[in-house]
Amino acid sequence: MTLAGHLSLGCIADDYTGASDLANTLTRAGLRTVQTIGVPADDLALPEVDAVVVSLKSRSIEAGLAVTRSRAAEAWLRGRGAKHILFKICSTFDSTDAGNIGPVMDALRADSRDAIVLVTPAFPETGRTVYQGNLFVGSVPLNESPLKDHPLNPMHDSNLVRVLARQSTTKVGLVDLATLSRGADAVRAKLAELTQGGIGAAIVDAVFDRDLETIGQVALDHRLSVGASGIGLGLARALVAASKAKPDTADAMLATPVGGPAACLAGSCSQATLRQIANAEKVMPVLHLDPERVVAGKDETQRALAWARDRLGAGPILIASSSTPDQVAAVQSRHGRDAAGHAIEQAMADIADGLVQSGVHRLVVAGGETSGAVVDRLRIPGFLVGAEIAAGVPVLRAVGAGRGEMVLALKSGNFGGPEFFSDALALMP
Ligand SMILES: Nc1ncnc2c1ncn2[C@@H]1O[C@H](COP(=O)(O)OP(=O)(O)OP(=O)(O)O)[C@@H](O)[C@H]1O
Ligand SMILES: O=C(O)[C@@H](O)C(=O)CO
Repeated sequence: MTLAGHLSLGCIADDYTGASDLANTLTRAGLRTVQTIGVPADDLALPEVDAVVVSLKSRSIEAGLAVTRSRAAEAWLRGRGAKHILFKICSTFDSTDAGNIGPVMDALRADSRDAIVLVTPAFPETGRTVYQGNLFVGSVPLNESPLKDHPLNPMHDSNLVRVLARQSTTKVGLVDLATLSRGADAVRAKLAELTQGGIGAAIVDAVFDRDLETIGQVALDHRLSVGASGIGLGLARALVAASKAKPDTADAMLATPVGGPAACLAGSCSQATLRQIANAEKVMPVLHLDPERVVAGKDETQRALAWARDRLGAGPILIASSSTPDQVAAVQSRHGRDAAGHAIEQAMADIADGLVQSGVHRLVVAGGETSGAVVDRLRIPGFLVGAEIAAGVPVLRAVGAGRGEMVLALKSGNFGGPEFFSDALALMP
């Protein structure tokens, strides 16, 4: 590993699309950032950077395993001099009462010996705001948003003080917007009051980027924070303002075209992705996998690859497992939620592998778990961050991969505009 200097910021992301979302935010805010897949191997050559985002696939695994993996990432980042660590979670607080936000936060807090942790999933640029501890997705509370139908972690409570308290061993408090609006010292005073009351984690309201800047300043007094890209923005701006990081300079390698066939894979069943797939049908061939056949065996994967190979020479293609909430529920009731999800993710990974063997070096993937399965199968160790396709979604240039030059876009399920797949490919020459 050739990371020179000390890291200004170390990040642990609980999924791969979330990691690239955060890496994008940090890069745009002026931090030289690299995204690694898992804890990097010692011989992985990376450029000199201010921030490393270690991508884990720990959002939906057993909580104990999520804790172990997050602590390994933490140890690696602290070993590289990171004074502050951000545990990057989803801006829609994706989790269940069993975890994994609470258990990982508790373990990292114990390691960091912070009395209290600031927690906010707010990311106003993508419509995620927190008011009185309640998370809004656009104009509706979390529990009325499409997240109520998420295939792995349906969200039924928008009050994050309650949600986090159910997952954590510490008491959870609130720093409200009125306090934030009075500035960093008012937030510090509120945190001191909460700490005296035995509270170890505070959900922090945030509606505008200026709120995140205040949160970023205060968070730097601590060794750990928890949140989505918004708090990343606040931390990055605070670090740049304190001149602990040099402004980013564009990397020529990021702009070099890769060329060759391009493909898109969609495993996300979010409303946003379903609409993006419908729009892609107008401009590229789209194959809808049959989830029942995917769960039954490998034939559906072979069918998809044969279909793709017939078309790749003529332009981009899209292969999707995505279905409506009713159809997802039907498949899950027959096979179980985790078994169905896992089988479909592995099929997507098999298809990605076959596509790359057929010459695809430009790949767009929709869905965090899906992206995790694909990137693992392709054995890509890390990414540099290129152009921004949509809020939270950058073009990624694989580094240290054994398969030659490759560009990818890993899209969080709910992100991107209606023409996302075309928008992405246009920025991935
Ligand atoms: N037709 C389907 N029926 C049941 N499950 C499906 C189907 N298609 C995909 N899945 C599973 O649903 C899950 C979707 O999760 P994924 O993280 O990829 O998307 P997302 O949750 O929308 O994205 P993000 O985590 O970035 O918000 C995966 O486990 C996937 O395998
Ligand atoms: O924060 C978000 O919403 C995304 O980066 C993400 O993690 C979705 O999987």
